[in-house]
Amino acid sequence: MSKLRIAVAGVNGRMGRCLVQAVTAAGEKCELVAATEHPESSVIGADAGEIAGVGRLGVAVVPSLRDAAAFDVLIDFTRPQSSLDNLAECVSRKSKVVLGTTGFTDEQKGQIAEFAKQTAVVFASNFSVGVNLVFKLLEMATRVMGDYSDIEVVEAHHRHKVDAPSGTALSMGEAVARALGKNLNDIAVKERNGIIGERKPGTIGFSTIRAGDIVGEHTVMFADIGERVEISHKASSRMTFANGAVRAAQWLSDRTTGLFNMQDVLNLK
Ligand SMILES: NC(=O)C1=CN([C@@H]2O[C@H](COP(=O)(O)OP(=O)(O)OC[C@H]3O[C@@H](n4cnc5c(N)ncnc54)[C@H](OP(=O)(O)O)[C@@H]3O)[C@@H](O)[C@H]2O)C=CC1
Ligand SMILES: O=C(O)C1=N[C@H](C(=O)O)C[C@H](O)C1
Repeated sequence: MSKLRIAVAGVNGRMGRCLVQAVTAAGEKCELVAATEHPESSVIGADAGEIAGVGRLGVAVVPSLRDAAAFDVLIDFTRPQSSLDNLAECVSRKSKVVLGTTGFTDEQKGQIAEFAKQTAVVFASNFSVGVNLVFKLLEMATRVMGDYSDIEVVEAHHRHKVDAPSGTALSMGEAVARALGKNLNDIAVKERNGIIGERKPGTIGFSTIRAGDIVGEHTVMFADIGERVEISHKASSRMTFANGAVRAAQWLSDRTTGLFNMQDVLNLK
């Protein structure tokens, strides 16, 4: 059987380097055939394997996906505009996409859904197995305690993260809001400062910590008077996201079009 040909965008990023390691570790099933970086990056022309610390792979980093060799699936964990440009290129090449970038606006998410009518896309704010299990646990907790408890989402990430709240925190909020039969945009509280008055019932609060090298931690709290339930996930290595993304790339082999998420890949729906 021929190997799945994978391209990685943003190969010199924190996730980009882990993704090359994960593709290489997938050995017989996958091979890295292309890698991109920001056009002004100092690593353009360098070997993607050497950047990721897995040894020479013979894949030189190119400044645009348009310059990349033929590939079956792009794995993209970069920035919203760069990912949208890459999706357009994948549609024109009939390549599939695993999309892990966060921080998209609602309008940009609509554009991703349009692209997914023309190629198959797995788009997930978090590719770890554990977080996707948490999404299911949140549905149950919301069914039991959602109507009367105060729901708060707390997330912590490293100092370099540029978007807030994290994509995962928002997905957790969406899972809870869906189980409540509500739209997250109508009930989310993302800022609190000064004399803001008592907590409004039925809202979902979001708190953000940015510090040091925290890989990614999320807690959803269901708090009543006298007791509270907290559902937490802590990632201690980015390889958990990278391995999930490579698993998603392989899962896409059976799909031609459509927008999927990691719960589809893990059969958790
Ligand atoms: N879904 C999930 O499971 C996870 C999602 N993420 C998300 O992935 C994204 C990346 O995170 P992280 O790796 O920490 O960030 P980094 O900043 O380390 O990496 C992003 C990389 O993309 C590069 N880049 C930016 N624009 C372009 C472009 N036009 N072409 C090619 N490369 C480009 C950046 O280059 P430069 O620095 O030169 O701009 C950088 O190397 C974030 O949105 C993050 O939230 C992260 C972990 C898990
Ligand atoms: O930027 C990160 O690092 C992460 N981003 C994702 C998010 O925004 O949820 C996933 C993970 O928590 C790490």
